[in-house]
Amino acid sequence: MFDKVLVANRGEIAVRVMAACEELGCETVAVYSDADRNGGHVDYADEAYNVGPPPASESYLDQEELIDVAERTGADAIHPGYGFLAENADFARRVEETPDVTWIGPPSDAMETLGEKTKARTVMQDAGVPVVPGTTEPVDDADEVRALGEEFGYPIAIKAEGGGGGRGMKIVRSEAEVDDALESARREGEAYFGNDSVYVEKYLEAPKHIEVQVLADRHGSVRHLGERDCSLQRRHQKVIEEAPSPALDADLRDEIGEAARQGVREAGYTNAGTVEFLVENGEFYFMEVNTRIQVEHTVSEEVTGIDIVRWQLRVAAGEALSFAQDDVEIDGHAIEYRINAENPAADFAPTPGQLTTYRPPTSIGIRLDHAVAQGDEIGGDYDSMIGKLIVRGDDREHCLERSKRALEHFAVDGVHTTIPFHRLMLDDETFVSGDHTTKYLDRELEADA
Ligand SMILES: Nc1ncc2cc(-c3cccc4ccccc34)c(N3CC[C@@H](N)C3)nc2n1
Ligand SMILES: [Ca+2]
Repeated sequence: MFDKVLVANRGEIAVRVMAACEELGCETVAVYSDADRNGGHVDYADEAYNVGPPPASESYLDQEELIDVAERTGADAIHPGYGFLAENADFARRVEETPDVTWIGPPSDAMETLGEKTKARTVMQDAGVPVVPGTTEPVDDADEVRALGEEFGYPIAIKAEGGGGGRGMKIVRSEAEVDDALESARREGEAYFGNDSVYVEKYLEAPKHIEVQVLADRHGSVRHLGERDCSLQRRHQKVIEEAPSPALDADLRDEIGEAARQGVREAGYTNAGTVEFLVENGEFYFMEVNTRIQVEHTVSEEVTGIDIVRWQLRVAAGEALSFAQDDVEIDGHAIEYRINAENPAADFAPTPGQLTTYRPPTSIGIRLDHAVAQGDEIGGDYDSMIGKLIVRGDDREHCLERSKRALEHFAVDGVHTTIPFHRLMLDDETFVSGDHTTKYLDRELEADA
């Protein structure tokens, strides 16, 4: 096991990773920008180093600086968290090539392959995993896209190759829209990912967004830890995630889990990852792979009892997974509510400010992953996350009931938060029934558009 781990991140995920490190006896090194000098993750670490001014590009994304801090402190591993450099194959490769510093994540070439959406689709198709009908090569021109529109029938989605999270995705409902949509998908792909290649898929109107957590070691063992339902999204921002999904029965759960395992095995993947699917009319289709630990990994931990971040560290240190697939059991229900400094009444616009009151709920069934305290500033330099409220119960109904109590007793003043929105959802019959799809929160948006 590593002696000292550098966590190249901030906020709640930095604390989460350091917690796992401590339990394994590793020392922890935090990095922080000028804006995070008093950040909770700085306090939490055994040692902390300033890596630059507030802009992420000059601090949390400064690869040179991060590797230099690792070498100076004698850290023998780097954990990237999520966001920032977590899915940057170049950084992973640089760490792999740095002597005596281990990358805690998938091999850089597996990240590269699965990060290219069309390559990921090819790998999954070859592994026998159903993929959303579409191309496994980038498309060249509008004529080709129109031919695909005829083949699949409209609507179709034009997606940026390097994309994800809905960025660089254009929905095309008729032949007349193809030219403009192709142009803007290319432009967004270039702007956000420096890659203007795009591909085409049949657009599923109102699917569930189901993702499967996988863990793979370096000795050939691949396990899935069940699924998460991430269908409640607002403009591609996840708001509430839960495990297990109310939309899957036991058979579909096993099928989708085995498909995820098979696809990840074929890709030569190791460490933690998530395989995203779209589910509609009892059919599931591969969409993309996330080669990192995710914000919502918590709900999988709560229903399986498996500490995913701890296994990330142990797998990176060469250990073998100590459990078989049959040992993975889904017990109870867990729901994660993202507590962000945003105003739901202003379309979740970020509202930085000071937490003049911060009194989270407590007691049975409540987990709070955060790095803030009363009086802290929530700045505007990074994401607007205050923390994550994770509630677990014996079943979904119990979980919703307990969530009511938890959210009622979550007092925050000084910034707008998503708490009032979460309270509303607990009285929303579509959400309470579990019938909500990815369209649910955007429906009026489409109507306005
Ligand atoms: N072929 C096809 N059909 C339906 C889709 C539906 C989604 C989707 C998934 C989850 C929430 C959404 C909200 C608005 C619009 C789309 C979604 C989707 N994406 C892509 C990025 C991911 N975060 C969401 N891709 C789709 N692709
Ligand atoms: Ca190395």
